[in-house]
Amino acid sequence: MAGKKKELQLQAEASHFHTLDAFKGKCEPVFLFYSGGKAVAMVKGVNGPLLQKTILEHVQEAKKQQEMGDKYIEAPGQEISLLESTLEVPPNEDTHGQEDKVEAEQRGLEDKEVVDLSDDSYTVAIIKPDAVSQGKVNEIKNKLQEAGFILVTEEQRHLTEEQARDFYLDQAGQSEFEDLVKFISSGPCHVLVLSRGTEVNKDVPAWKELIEQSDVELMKAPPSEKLKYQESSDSKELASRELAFFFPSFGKEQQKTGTDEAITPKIQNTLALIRPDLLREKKKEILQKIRESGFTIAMQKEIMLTEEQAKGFYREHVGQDYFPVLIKHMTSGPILALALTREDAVQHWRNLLGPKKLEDAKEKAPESLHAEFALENIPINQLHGSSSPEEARKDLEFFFPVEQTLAVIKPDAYKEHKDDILSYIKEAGFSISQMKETVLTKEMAEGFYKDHRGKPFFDQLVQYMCQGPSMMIILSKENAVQEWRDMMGPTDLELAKQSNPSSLRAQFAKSILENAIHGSSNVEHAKKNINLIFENINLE
Ligand SMILES: Nc1ncnc2c1ncn2[C@@H]1O[C@H](COP(=O)(O)OP(=O)(O)OP(=O)(O)O)[C@@H](O)[C@H]1O
Repeated sequence: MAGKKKELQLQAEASHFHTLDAFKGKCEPVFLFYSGGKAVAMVKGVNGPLLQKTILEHVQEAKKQQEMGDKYIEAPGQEISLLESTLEVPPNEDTHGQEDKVEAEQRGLEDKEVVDLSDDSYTVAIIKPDAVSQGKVNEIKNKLQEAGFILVTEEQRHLTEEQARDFYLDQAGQSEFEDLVKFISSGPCHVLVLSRGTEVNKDVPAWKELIEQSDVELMKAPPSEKLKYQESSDSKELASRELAFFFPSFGKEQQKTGTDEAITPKIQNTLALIRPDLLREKKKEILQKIRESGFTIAMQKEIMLTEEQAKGFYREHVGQDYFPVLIKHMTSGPILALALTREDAVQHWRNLLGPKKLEDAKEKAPESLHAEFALENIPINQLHGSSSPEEARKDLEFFFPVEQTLAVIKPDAYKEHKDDILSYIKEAGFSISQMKETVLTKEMAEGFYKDHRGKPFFDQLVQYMCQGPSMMIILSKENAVQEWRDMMGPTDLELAKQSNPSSLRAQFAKSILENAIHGSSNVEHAKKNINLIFENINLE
């Protein structure tokens, strides 16, 4: 690499790792670029040209700095390394696996997007669930502070199993990996960011050494329980990654408070809307552009807004001369709402859109989406993006409110695959608001499937649903109804196997009739059936 005629070929045999099975069909490779122990760039998806561009940009940047005699040249061990080929499950969850290095002839990158750990100033310590539940957090914090560490920030986090797997993926395959994942996700951890980079603390031993010392007995994990108690980042790369994992906006907070730390890459979500006319004509092209630009589409929903909803969404524009036309266009057909994820998503999406006024977009940014996808005779631009992270949060809440859906693990699947299905549910980030085991009576099953009364399979269906206990579960999440249906896969097992082999039905159904699980088909059905099964429940 780096200007030499050398080709780099990477191959990640992800299908050989059983720990990655759960991610099949739901993830894409993510490449993290490190320089001098810092994450400097991220490319999502297998995008050769973008990977090459990213590498070249950083090499050129490094060259420039070297020519300028930049102080970074002297920093030891700085090189551009494509450290991790990463698998990612949106939103904001990534794993890492194969390691490989890309040589770079230049050294010393300045990067404004990461916390600078080059002076070992920060380390991340995790007080694990057993120590937290034994009330040892303060004791451990005191010990650390007595030993000279400065507590920069802290947070209590209860990791899901999936997040724990991501976090410890470099230990995947080791005999204790599954125990570790189970243990770490068994309760809240307490995560600390510690500093030991100042003059005063120069002599404070590194974390590892501190643990070895007998006077911090409390922090010594007994050999038999070595997965327990706390641990910390023991390398710069690890510390940088752990910081980004637990505190994605850490660097920004430091900047706000006036220290001159640089910024951690910040994974954000933003809302993008494709309005009716453009959606009809160019949906495919736009979705392709979005993916090529490094966004992950975390959620999407095609929706027909009522006038009232459109006015509610654009209430800040009431009174503007364009308001009536805007509302007319917004309600003239279905729009596509997308939750887009990547680092600095809000700004990147706005940059991609270009100037709001069509004339400006065409003149000043002809490659912007507003210019490229302008429609003749339509004065309203056809794409929307939130203008700030705060607005993005509100916009996303508007289009993707937290919903409840009813999931049923049908009798045969409940008997044979309950644990597997429940762990898929947890890993997908659903909250389980309620669940109970129920044996449906004939009347209940007939009521549940009353829309199918009269169909040839109706009697068999009722019989199947009454053959033993089912598990009734209320799932909560943004876009829960659609997401759960996507996870279930098509009704017909054969179709499920073909079109979505990692879906639950492809894995656990026996036939089109005995298809393992149910999910509400829309929010109204969800409400009705939840009330039928969980009588008098207050969903608020
Ligand atoms: N052609 C068919 N032959 C046999 N059984 C069927 C057939 N179509 C549907 N079923 C059964 O009836 C249930 C309800 O059918 P529906 O069309 O509502 O599918 P679904 O919404 O995918 O499933 P569910 O309502 O259980 O979530 C299916 O889950 C399946 O058990």
